[in-house]
Amino acid sequence: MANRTSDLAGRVDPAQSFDIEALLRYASANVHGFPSNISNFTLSQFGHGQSNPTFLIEARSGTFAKKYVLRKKPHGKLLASAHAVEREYEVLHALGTHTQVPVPKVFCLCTDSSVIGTPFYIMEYLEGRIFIDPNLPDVSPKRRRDICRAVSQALASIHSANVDAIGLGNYGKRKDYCKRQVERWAKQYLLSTGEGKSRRNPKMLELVDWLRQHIPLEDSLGETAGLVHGDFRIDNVVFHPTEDRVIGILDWELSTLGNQMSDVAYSCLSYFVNISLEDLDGSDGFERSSFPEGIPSLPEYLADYCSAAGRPWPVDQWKFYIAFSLFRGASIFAGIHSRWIMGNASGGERAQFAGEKADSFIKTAWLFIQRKSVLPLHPPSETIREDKIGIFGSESQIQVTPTSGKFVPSEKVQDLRDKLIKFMEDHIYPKESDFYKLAQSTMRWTIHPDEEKLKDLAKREGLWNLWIPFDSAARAREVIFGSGNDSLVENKFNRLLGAGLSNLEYGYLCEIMGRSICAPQIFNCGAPDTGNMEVLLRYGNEEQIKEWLVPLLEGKTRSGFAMTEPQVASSDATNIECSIKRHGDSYIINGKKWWTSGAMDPRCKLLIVMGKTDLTAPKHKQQSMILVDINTPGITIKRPLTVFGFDDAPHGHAEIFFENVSVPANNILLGEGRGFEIAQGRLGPGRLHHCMRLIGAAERGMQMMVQRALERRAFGKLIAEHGAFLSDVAKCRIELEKTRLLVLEAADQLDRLGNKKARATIAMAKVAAPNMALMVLDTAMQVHGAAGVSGDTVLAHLWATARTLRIADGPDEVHLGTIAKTELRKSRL
Ligand SMILES: Cc1cc2nc3c(=O)[nH]c(=O)nc-3n(C[C@H](O)[C@H](O)[C@H](O)COP(=O)(O)OP(=O)(O)OC[C@H]3O[C@@H](n4cnc5c(N)ncnc54)[C@H](O)[C@@H]3O)c2cc1C
Repeated sequence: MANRTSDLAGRVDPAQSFDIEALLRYASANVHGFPSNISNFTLSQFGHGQSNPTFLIEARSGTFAKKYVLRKKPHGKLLASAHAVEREYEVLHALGTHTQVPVPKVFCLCTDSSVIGTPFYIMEYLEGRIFIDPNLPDVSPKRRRDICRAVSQALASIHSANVDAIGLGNYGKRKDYCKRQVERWAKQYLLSTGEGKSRRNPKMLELVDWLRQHIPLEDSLGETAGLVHGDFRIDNVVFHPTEDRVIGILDWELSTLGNQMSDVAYSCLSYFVNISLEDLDGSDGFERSSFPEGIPSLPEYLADYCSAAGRPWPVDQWKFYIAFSLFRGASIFAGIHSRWIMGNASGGERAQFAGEKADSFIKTAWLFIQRKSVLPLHPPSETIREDKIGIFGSESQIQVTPTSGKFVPSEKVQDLRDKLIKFMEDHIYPKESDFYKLAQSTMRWTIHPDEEKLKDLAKREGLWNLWIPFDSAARAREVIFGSGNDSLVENKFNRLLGAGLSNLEYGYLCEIMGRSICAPQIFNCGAPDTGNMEVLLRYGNEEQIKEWLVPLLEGKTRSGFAMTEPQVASSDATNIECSIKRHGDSYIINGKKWWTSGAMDPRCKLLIVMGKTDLTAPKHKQQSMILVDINTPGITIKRPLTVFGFDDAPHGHAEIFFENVSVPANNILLGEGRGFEIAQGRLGPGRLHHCMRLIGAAERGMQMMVQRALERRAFGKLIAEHGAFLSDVAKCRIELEKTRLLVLEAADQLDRLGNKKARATIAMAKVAAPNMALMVLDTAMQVHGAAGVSGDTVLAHLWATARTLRIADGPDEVHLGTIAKTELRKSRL
């Protein structure tokens, strides 16, 4: 069973305590968003394997609480090169800013020892799981496989970092790393052993000679050089609380530039020896043959790493690297033993066995060296792995190379999905409470400055306008550049047209955005803008595209869709009364609309208004759509409406009156009487986007409910141990997976068959998704108790939004009618 990161923190060692007031002053001034007016503060210390003391900080201000991690040098006299927290900060900052390597975000570095006695830095607290035992007891075989693969991929991600591009080019010497390390640890061994210290083992000295003679050429050439973690093992990796993917790699104290194969071999040591002090068993130089089911064999683990890192199979040099890792381990253990003999060991009473441990490492190294063959000549062939079958289950399952299959995302989509997940974790979730606070304040109808910054960042990361289907993009391109035009403008426009995805492909990404209320607009993928942009992409003429669509694509303006009217049942759009009358070169609009989402947003510029142009035309030809500048005289925003008390500021849902609003005649879309036709085109993809986001909202609910159940106790046991919870969570998962399948199926049909033929399946998804999300979010709220219905978690807001979607974009009953009609039509054929 994994340890939760919070369970690893306990009482502060009095020898490592420091001035908390000074820390709070420093953090308030230097950590953006650090709670002010702290009402409650707790400090605990992580106990697991920390040579640099590491603390969990919890600061509460009213109901607003934040957690951070502080890591500092130990007190006392230190070796100049040891405990370099400054270097840890440097590497974490570079990786967190410029790469996808999962690391905690760092907030500040303090090199001034007068603040709390030693230099320190503050970083993000990662709520997650740490597996201390590499055998992964109490984990299912399937998940063991996923977890080990995630570990090998995390290591590969470190090794893929381009150190020159991210400012770490001078972080260490690249060449002769192993050569220098052999000398360093040999010297260390001599210093730690001998009279009055740990017993000196002559076999170790022979091992040093052997290593000196077998250093691979690639070490001196720097061919395998790059960023080295230095202590990469499973217990320095934080996993997501419920999903088997890595969210953070910790303990960078020994990181440097050098030969990365040393990291790889070190991460494989648990195949040969037990690296903890508890177990003294040596090995016969062969990797263990009996693994718990699901743990990959060493060649499988290594093959996963090589494939993820793009490395050749290291069959020729493997003997050296494993022997070297065992040698380094032996020298470290001899040092621990020697310090124990001299009375200043850090490993407690267990340190008395460290000398024997060192000897067992030396023995294993020699037995390994004497083996004829240490690796198969080629990596094990790619077996069909059960986790390659699809999108379902843990995130890590879909990080592998996709094979064929209807719902297996392509590599391109998978890359975007990974990027998106990281963006959400780094930038969206941490900002949610700030956005929420502003939306509750008297400044609620203004935009948080960070929203625009995040939009710029999303653009730079290629996570912009991903919703645009490639066929709509092609149509807009054709309208503007069909006759050949300025290529500079064309390039600029092309960059705004998304990533060329299908609706199905977007489904895998939109789901991720749906996990947070505030995420979609950061990626310019929020409703109603996507539906309105889709209208302009598909039906706009050249002038309309240039004037209205381009600023929307750029994210400079926002828009509203004004169809629903208070006085008529608007689920039946033929009831709509708003009049749009031609008057010379203009149209004059009169009517009342409500629930125009987005119209309260200060950036809202465009309204697409649906009304009637000809009351004498056939029932479905009376309606038209027209583009209206929201600042046109005669438009009055009456009030923002609320959904269960949420006004969804700053975007809002407005009631709007139109009184003799005069609009240029060429603002009409597609022509008079074409409103229904456009509505069909608009609502298909837009409806599905809602469904995709609801899958994400439900996933967030699942994740939160499980997390809560695993940390809260009632009647003597964790909520997760109560049978009622187990049954509820399982039922939620079943509903969620069923619905996801349906939504993806609908998106696939939309791509292959078009809007009309996919209509019934889209209707099914539109009924299923909100109802499923409501069930899951309701269960999540129940598990959270009173907190679940409060504003302290996102659950209530997600639930309220999901509830509106049983009505908005067509009530359930209307969609059920569509499905039923299709069924009946089939049987009549
Ligand atoms: C949060 C939110 C955002 C919205 N955003 C927008 C927006 O941006 N632009 C916009 O124009 N509108 C928007 N709407 C309005 C929404 O689209 C309408 O509310 C919806 O179409 C239903 O219309 P209505 O409210 O007039 O309900 P009515 O048409 O009066 O229907 C009421 C109820 O009658 C029943 N009913 C209706 N038809 C049938 C049937 N065929 N069979 C059986 N029972 C039936 C259903 O139970 C239905 O819920 C939004 C609504 C909400 C809540």
